[in-house]
Amino acid sequence: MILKPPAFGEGQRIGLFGGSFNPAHYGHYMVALFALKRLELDWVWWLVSPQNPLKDPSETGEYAARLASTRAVAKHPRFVVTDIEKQMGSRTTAQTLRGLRPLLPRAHFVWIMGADSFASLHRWHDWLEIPQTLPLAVLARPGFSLRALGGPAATRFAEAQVPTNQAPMLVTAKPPAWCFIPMPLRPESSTAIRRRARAEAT
Ligand SMILES: Nc1ncnc2c1ncn2[C@@H]1O[C@H](COP(=O)(O)OP(=O)(O)OP(=O)(O)O)[C@@H](O)[C@H]1O
Ligand SMILES: O=C(O)c1ccc[n+]([C@@H]2O[C@H](COP(=O)([O-])O)[C@@H](O)[C@H]2O)c1
Repeated sequence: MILKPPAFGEGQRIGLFGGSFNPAHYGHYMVALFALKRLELDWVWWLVSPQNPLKDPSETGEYAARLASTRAVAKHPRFVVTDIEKQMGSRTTAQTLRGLRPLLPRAHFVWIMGADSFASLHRWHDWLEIPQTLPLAVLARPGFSLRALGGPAATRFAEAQVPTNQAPMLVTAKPPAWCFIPMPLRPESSTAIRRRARAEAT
């Protein structure tokens, strides 16, 4: 199978924003926008994940619907929504990054995640491989930022923390490197949206 990644120019600065997006919401939009601005990126690629391996498939929903929801939310000239993980048949982020390895030297990539994701990074498959492969940008999320900053990943990679005021150099930093990016906190959550939808349907 021929992999079709989004088009990009050599040396460009690209944020990879992985998510289940079941559904995508305005919190996701603001995370991507803040990452775009604070990290001085050229593009944010929204990677719609086929299945978060830590989530039950019943929480994940149909892929086509999540892709459509992500496309509806990610409306910005610098955002690209991609099904590249589905094309690769990837089950974990480490596997995705292995699949993207031929692209990595051609541009500057950074992984974008909310503080809740960084707080649980130590539970991801082959998790140590991820910060060793590319820099990580950790965006504030209500209730999770302190936990992320004191969590196992932050502790394991304490020496690799880039100060927030140096965020624009994160994407060209040699991994491991990670940076906490404060932003106006967004209360949206896909779980809450799904719960509301279920309640309204009954
Ligand atoms: N409100 C938010 N503030 C900051 N980061 C967020 C927010 N919502 C989601 N994210 C981040 O966006 C990425 C994709 O998240 P995801 O699609 O799981 O949304 P979610 O709202 O956390 O969904 P769920 O409740 O189903 O877990 C993750 O890195 C997550 O940390
Ligand atoms: O690789 C893993 O083990 C792993 C575990 C949890 C989450 N992830 C990835 O983290 C991103 C956010 O997931 P989610 O479900 O919180 O939106 C998405 O790209 C997932 O594939 C990856």
